[in-house]
Amino acid sequence: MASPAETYSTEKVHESANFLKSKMGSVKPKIGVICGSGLSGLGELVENKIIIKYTDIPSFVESTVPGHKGQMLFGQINGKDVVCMQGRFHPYEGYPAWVVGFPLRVMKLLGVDTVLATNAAGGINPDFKVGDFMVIKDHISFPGLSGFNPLRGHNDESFGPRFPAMNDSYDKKLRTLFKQCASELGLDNIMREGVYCNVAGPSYETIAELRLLLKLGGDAVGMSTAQEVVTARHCGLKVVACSLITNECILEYDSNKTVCHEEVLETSKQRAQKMESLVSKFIGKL
Ligand SMILES: O=P(O)(O)O[C@@H]1C[C@H](O)[C@@H](CO)O1
Ligand SMILES: Nc1nc2[nH]cnc2c(=O)[nH]1
Repeated sequence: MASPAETYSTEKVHESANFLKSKMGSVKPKIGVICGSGLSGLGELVENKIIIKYTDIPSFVESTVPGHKGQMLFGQINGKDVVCMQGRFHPYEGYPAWVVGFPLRVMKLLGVDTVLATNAAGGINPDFKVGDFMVIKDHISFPGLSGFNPLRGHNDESFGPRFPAMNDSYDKKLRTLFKQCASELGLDNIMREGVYCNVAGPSYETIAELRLLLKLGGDAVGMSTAQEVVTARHCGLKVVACSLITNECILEYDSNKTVCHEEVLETSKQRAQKMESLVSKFIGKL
């Protein structure tokens, strides 16, 4: 098993990238895909797959969450060379923020210029329904605001500046293209756009916390993506991200409903095919 490096080092990110370059054959990925909880099926879209387990990649850590396979795929989706992370790292697994963002720098070194991140999220916006897709317009990262930022510590200038802007994190043209693809597939009725609240997890939210997120302008809540996006934007990657609303957030004290990871995985399973069609169409148009 690869063990997490103590601190970020430029040598380690180059070592990981060089290892992957030696394995990826003639694939020249410009597109990186990250599969969210229960969305590993997106990896099934990859043709002529080369599969590399995270545990075999230098400086990569283990993916410990059910629904995250823990392997990197190289191949083609809809005719385009891609690298696909079948599973991601989350801060609640005990990993420092820079470890969570590390694969994005590796992708940059592999030649990726656009990242498509997916995730499973709870719907805070009362108009959202379980099974909706939400293209992410912006995020509020509570871990990031409180110091758990993947760029904390030594700044590696070879990737980006000390103080990168984040106001344009979720690329407007790519969001438009993503929504257009959804329209072409007849998915307008389930396609939303909104603000993703990133929390640390692993416990789900209390009612008071969810009411706070709603007041702050959040539409969905989850435990990932923001650290990846900040790392990606720092090194100049374009980002598009989509949440699958896997569960309703409980905002009322008299509700007898609750949330669990099994429900999250079940909704992902039910929507997998639609998400796969959408991702495939979108990648074909990049
Ligand atoms: O990796 P994502 O953000 O898709 O996974 C979400 C957040 C937690 O890991 C898990 C909670 O059910 O699903
Ligand atoms: N924090 C959080 N993460 C999720 N991932 C999927 N659903 C949820 C949720 O309701 N809350």
